Amino acid sequence: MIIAELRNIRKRFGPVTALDGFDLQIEQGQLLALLGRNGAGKTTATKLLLGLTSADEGAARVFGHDPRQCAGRLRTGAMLQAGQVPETLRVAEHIELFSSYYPKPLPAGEAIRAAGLEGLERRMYGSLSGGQRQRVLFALAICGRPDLLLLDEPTVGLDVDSRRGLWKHIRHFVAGGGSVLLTTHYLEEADVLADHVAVIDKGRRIAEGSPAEIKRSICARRISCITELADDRLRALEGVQSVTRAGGRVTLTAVDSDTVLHRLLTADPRVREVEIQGAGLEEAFLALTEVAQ
Ligand SMILES: Nc1ncnc2c1ncn2[C@@H]1O[C@H](COP(=O)(O)OP(=O)(O)OP(=O)(O)O)[C@@H](O)[C@H]1O
Repeated sequence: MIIAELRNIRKRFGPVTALDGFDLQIEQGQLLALLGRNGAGKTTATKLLLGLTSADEGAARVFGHDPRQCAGRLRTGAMLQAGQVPETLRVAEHIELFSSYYPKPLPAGEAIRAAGLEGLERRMYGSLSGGQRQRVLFALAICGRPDLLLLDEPTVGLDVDSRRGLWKHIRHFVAGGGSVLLTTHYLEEADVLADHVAVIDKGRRIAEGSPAEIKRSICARRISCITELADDRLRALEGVQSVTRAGGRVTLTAVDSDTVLHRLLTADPRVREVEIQGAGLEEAFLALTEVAQ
């Protein structure tokens, strides 16, 4: 069952088109990762689902309502980038205050456990580490017992341990029946957390599927060689995603490296010192978004 969706959204900020015919559906119980580079349109999509901004064209729905109406918002928790709360309130005080906004909040102790904040209840927010602060913001996002969580790049700036810590709490929320939209520019994060991934670039959805499907579709390989062909000719070979040159060698990335290699040999029979390697996941993701430019 679809609980939240964006349909054919167009959103401009002056000359910038942030979303350009963008579609997204979040199913009940799903952890959907919206993966994209900086400026791709992820935050704008999240804000539309929160009713914080409205579309120029298209429709946003959360639990069947316009997100600007209270009915959908009461069932939605959110963690936005650069989320801030007063530094001089204690962790437990923040949670009690936020809980008081909702009709059926979680007991404070449960919110504290679900965010891994045991032992920090009396600490002032301003004295916490970056990872601990993110866990407080997570507790505030879940304390109203939401059915849907919108997490906008929740682990940016966190070290590996803190990131993994937050992942554990996000997974626990989903295991309890919740749905999550998580925006990220870490392919690894989408891979380990999500059961569905949508890739956004320049306000458009350019790929969608399970993490395995996304990885397969962007599983680019690198062909490195010495060739007399100019970069323009190389770029024009069908299937070539990117061309870089260093130290007299050229490196091409391509999903189907066998076919591209045949085309390269046809275009330049004198090509030398050919090496083919698998590209890393991050590189593959960059290649995918590069191609859409
Ligand atoms: N309030 C605004 N005024 C002007 N331009 C905006 C505004 N909000 C977003 N934009 C522009 O819209 C585009 C999409 O921005 P958005 O914040 O949605 O991207 P993002 O994928 O969340 O990026 P990041 O990963 O950097 O947070 C960007 O070019 C951004 O500069």
